[in-house]
Amino acid sequence: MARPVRVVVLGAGSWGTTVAGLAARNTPTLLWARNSEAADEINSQRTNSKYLGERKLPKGLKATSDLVEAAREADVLVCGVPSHAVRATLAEIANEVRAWVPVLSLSKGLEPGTRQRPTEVIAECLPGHPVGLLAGPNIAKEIVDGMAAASVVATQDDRVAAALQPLFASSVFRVYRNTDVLGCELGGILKNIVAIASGMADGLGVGDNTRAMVLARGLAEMTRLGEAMGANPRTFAGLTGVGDLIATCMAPTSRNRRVGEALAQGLTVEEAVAKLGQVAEGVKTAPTVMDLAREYGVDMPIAAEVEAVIGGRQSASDAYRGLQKVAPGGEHEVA
Ligand SMILES: NC(=O)C1=CN([C@@H]2O[C@H](COP(=O)(O)OP(=O)(O)OC[C@H]3O[C@@H](n4cnc5c(N)ncnc54)[C@H](O)[C@@H]3O)[C@@H](O)[C@H]2O)C=CC1
Ligand SMILES: O=C(CO)COP(=O)(O)O
Repeated sequence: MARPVRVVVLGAGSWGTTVAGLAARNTPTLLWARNSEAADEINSQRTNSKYLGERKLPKGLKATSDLVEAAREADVLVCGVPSHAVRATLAEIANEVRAWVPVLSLSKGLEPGTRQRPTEVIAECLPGHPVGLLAGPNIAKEIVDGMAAASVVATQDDRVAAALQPLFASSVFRVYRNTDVLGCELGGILKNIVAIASGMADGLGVGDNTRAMVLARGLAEMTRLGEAMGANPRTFAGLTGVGDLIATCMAPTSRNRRVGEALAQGLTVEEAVAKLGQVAEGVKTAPTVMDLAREYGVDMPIAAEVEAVIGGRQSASDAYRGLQKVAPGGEHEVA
């Protein structure tokens, strides 16, 4: 009998731990935590209290703080560290991962400096490996609590996604497939910036109509940039686009949304991030997205206002006044 596929997840934050828990219900799974106390707690208590409180993780899930051991175990490697840490983490194990092991990214940010998406960074660090991502409207704590959700495995070769699908799926976690890696990845990255705008709006006490305007126009600018970069615009109407946008903009627990609320309350970005104590990818990614918008000649007024607030050049209420000044054009054309 063939031995089961071993999944290794790098990064024991809220999402890496959650995805490792999903896989552990289907197949042997090892989670790498950079902190040995976190690995010990997962092995002995079946909890990761820093990120997931007292929620119990599946019995089969094992953790280690030995990155090389983890890499050597992998039949499938899942990279769940924040986007700024992907390259440094993979550089340590570039010669340890067996050839052809597929690598899935969970990260929803662009690498500062290179402006690369996490799958591009992975492809550089681990050349020759099939690379894809798992993304969708997936607030970690809800999924650990067993609430129904859906996600997408995106790989260029649909056969790779089809092989990976069942490793993460359950009766309450539906895993779809998509071959538009660029569109799926950009959806998860760009929605974080709109979620900061949505949090700022809530912090300023706006109405439901305003919130809907931010979401709809935010989606329009996500789609515009995606299409200009070569993604399929239809992807943005799916789980990794509008789906993840709605979840992140509405969820009180979304870290990007909470940063936006804190900015509207007058905190600086440094104070807002420190108060959060977890990663909010939209903060570092907003300036990079604005670089891309300029390079591709795409109008992104919401992202521009968010980036100016993050850069300390204006307040959240200035940002909303700024958006009111943008002349509305044809709905499918411009800002
Ligand atoms: N939490 C969620 O609901 C979801 C998060 N994501 C994405 O998953 C990625 C990871 O996010 P979370 O697990 O939520 O973050 P988190 O803030 O909960 O945890 C981050 C993890 O990365 C580790 N880490 C931080 N800096 C590191 C470094 N320099 N080198 C190695 N490890 C480092 C931390 O020790 C921690 O284990 C992000 O890109 C996020 O956008 C995607 C979907 C859902
Ligand atoms: O990407 C997410 C949900 O799909 C999580 O969003 P936050 O990082 O804002 O919590």
